[in-house]
Amino acid sequence: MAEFRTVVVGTGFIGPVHVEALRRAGVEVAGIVGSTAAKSRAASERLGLPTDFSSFEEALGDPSIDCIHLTTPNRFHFDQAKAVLRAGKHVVCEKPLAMNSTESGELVRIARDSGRAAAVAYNIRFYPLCHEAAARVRNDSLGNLLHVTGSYVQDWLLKETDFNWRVLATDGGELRAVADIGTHWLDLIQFITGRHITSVCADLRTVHSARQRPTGPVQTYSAGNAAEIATEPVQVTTEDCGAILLRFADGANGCLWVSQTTAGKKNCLRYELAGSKQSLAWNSESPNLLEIGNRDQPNACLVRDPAQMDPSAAEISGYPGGHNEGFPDTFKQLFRCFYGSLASGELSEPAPYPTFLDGHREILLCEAILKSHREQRWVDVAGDDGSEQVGVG
Ligand SMILES: NC(=O)C1=CN([C@@H]2O[C@H](COP(=O)(O)OP(=O)(O)OC[C@H]3O[C@@H](n4cnc5c(N)ncnc54)[C@H](OP(=O)(O)O)[C@@H]3O)[C@@H](O)[C@H]2O)C=CC1
Ligand SMILES: O=C1CO[C@H](CO)[C@@H](O)[C@@H]1O
Repeated sequence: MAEFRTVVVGTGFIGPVHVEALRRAGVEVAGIVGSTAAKSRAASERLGLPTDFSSFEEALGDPSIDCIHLTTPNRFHFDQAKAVLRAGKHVVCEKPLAMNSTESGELVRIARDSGRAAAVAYNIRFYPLCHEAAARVRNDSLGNLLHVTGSYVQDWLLKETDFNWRVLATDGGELRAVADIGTHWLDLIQFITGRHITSVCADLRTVHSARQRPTGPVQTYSAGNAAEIATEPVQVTTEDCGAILLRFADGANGCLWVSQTTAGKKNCLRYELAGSKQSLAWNSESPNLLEIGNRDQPNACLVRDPAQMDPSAAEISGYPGGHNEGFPDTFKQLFRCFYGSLASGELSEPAPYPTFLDGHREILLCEAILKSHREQRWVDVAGDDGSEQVGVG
């Protein structure tokens, strides 16, 4: 995949993760750019990258660059993704794809018209045992899917003094915990089950309606000591936690709990899929184990091992069993998949990676969740053509 030259935009938490994973996937990283020329240079030097590019615009204008990765805060995704596609380049955009479905719908149309590949970085699909779970649903090991439950919980925004751009609706979007982490779970579950969520009923809560914002810059996940940092109070409308009941297209149902205020849970996504024959359970904090629940025989636990997994899961496993894989490996596998498609020239739908259409569907789901919470009732998720899907039951 060395034939592709890529630039990463954003030098914060996840930008360098993209750089490292691209290199491990064998893609040439021609540079990283930040919000200023000085930040671009500092990040390039830190990561041992060329310093040829100092801004997003410079990378856009260079015909030798094939693809751009966007790892900037959510409010920049729409304009930047549009600009990348219009410059004739492929794009990988961080989640959530945009701030609302008008933007994400437009991005889907622009991507289709451009003939370029456009992915959203829903990386959690690329834990090998999540591909294994999808294969087991496909090959009917579980039987009929009955219900899906789970959670995505963190603690880095527990205190009133914890602050990040994500808490502001203007920077991250009107939904926060749901859009920031809940959509990983919702994307993952729809990927694994092969079913769309058609209706939702949500009850969300803002624990801190005011937070202390540092007057200087803040890094994602930084737990500063508020006593030493100058802050100013700021009103917060985005949710810290909440519950969402779900209905799937075929009658299965379920629920998701999302929270960024659960002490002790650093970054913990869990799911349990219950079928008429078996259940499956997985936890992102021990991602090399998949629990298999049986009614009439002992339960089992599959330890990630390419020799014992479906070929689709073995294909995205980089190491033999017992050599634990984790968060950074998911990005490597996502990028291997994306650039592998580019290298083969196979860009037709359905793509083997999460596309802008998947990203748009997540935004439609978020909008239904917000509407449901505000109106305190079940809401059908709009179809990706703008139509209302018919809810079940
Ligand atoms: N898939 C995943 O697992 C993850 C996804 N994400 C997603 O990635 C995105 C970024 O999150 P995160 O890395 O945590 O955020 P950070 O705030 O840590 O980093 C964002 C970076 O973007 C830079 N930036 C802002 N505006 C521009 C611009 N116009 N041009 C170039 N760079 C710019 C910021 O610069 P400055 O420092 O000057 O502000 C900062 O370096 C979000 O959309 C988030 O949802 C994040 C973490 C994990
Ligand atoms: O996967 C993730 C881990 O946490 C980050 C901060 O909440 C998210 O933005 C991200 O998508």
